[in-house]
Amino acid sequence: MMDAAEPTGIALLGATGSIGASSLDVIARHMDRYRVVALSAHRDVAAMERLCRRFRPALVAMADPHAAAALRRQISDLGDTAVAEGAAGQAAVATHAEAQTVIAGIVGAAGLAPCLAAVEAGRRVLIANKEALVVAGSLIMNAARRSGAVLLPIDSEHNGLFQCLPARPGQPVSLAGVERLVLTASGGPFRDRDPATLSEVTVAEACAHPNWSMGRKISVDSATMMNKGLEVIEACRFFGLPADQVEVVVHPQSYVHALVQYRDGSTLAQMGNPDMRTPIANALAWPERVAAGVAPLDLVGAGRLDFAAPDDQRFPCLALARAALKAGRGATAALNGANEVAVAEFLRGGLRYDRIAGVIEETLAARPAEPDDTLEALIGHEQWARRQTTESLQRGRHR
Ligand SMILES: NC(=O)C1=CN([C@@H]2O[C@H](COP(=O)(O)OP(=O)(O)OC[C@H]3O[C@@H](n4cnc5c(N)ncnc54)[C@H](OP(=O)(O)O)[C@@H]3O)[C@@H](O)[C@H]2O)C=CC1
Ligand SMILES: CC(=O)[C@@H](O)[C@H](O)COP(=O)(O)O
Ligand SMILES: [Mn+2]
Repeated sequence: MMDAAEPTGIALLGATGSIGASSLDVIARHMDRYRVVALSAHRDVAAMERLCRRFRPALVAMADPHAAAALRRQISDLGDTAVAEGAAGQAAVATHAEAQTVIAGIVGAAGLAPCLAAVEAGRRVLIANKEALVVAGSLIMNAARRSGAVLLPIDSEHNGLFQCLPARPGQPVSLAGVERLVLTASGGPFRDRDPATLSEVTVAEACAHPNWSMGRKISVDSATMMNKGLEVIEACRFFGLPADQVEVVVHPQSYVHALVQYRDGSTLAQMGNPDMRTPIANALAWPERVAAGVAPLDLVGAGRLDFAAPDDQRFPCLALARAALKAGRGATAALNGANEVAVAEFLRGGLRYDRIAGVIEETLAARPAEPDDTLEALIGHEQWARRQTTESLQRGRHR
């Protein structure tokens, strides 16, 4: 039996990324409460070496076996850190015996298997990895019901919703009296850009989010507003509401992250400076509160809060995501696969920014029959979409 005063063991998936850095910043402020026991990444050996030296985890895992071998050499002087590799290594981090809390911070569907492993192992799981919910959200939620895992959203909007909904330890979030969930969208770097120039968008421009500092893939998703499409799906899966009860409103300042509208006319909003340490600290400590290193919102300094309806012409990815949500779970899995491939190709320099939506639409239009609602079938469908999109890009019609 664990001593009540003992720090909570943390396993952090995606430790070398943006969510990883924000999580470790919060954890480092509270080493009396939290202890890093396991970390994972893909192949950034130098970053992982720094984390090993600073946090001395018992286990680290690199998905890439060459990176794992290099890391073993680099930290051979640290006798107390084991290095695992491949998919088994990610699962070992996700289910580490000394970790009561797991942070799912891997980018993309690559994070699904370790996230699900943590849920099946009954851990408290803080989910940033929205793609895992988009591809297999119903299976993750069902697994949590079976294992007793407590799932807490740390995507800022979903954490904002969570904070505006009544929730008590040991009980599911209550949706009693809820009419609508509202997610805010910043509009990204191209909210006001002349549409005629979107064909010239550079990778640097697309990754320069006006309010948030994030990894490259989610930054591009914010620019196309696919991020909000993925988040609508994420909200439906996580909170169990139909699509027509999840709305998006453009709010360029990113001070209001989400709102819950109740039957009695009340609208509750969660606000704060755009800094991921707040939702991470909220979920780490829930139902308590800990300092996150984030200043409270200066309302007078903020001055004004603007809201507008999303522009469907400028942001076709939002409608694509809504259509996929309507079409079924296979369609949302395929949407994710197509988007990951298209965004990677844009980041590689092989696809124009303004062609991303068309590439995804073409893949969705070619989709075979809706798959069964099993993990294998959904992953198979997502992988079909990746192959289909890759082939379509190779045919070169989108250049
Ligand atoms: N950044 C943010 O503020 C927010 C992020 N999110 C979500 O959180 C997730 C992470 O985003 P972000 O931190 O920005 O992304 P980053 O690109 O900054 O970091 C990604 C992390 O995932 C690891 N990774 C990538 N591929 C694999 C793989 N195949 N196996 C194991 N690990 C892998 C990377 O390792 P390596 O460094 O070795 O490549 C890195 O640690 C995404 O799903 C995103 O949508 C949600 C809300 C806000
Ligand atoms: C910080 C976070 O949660 C991101 O998902 C953020 O919402 C991106 O901003 P957009 O509103 O521009 O998508
Ligand atoms: Mn978000």
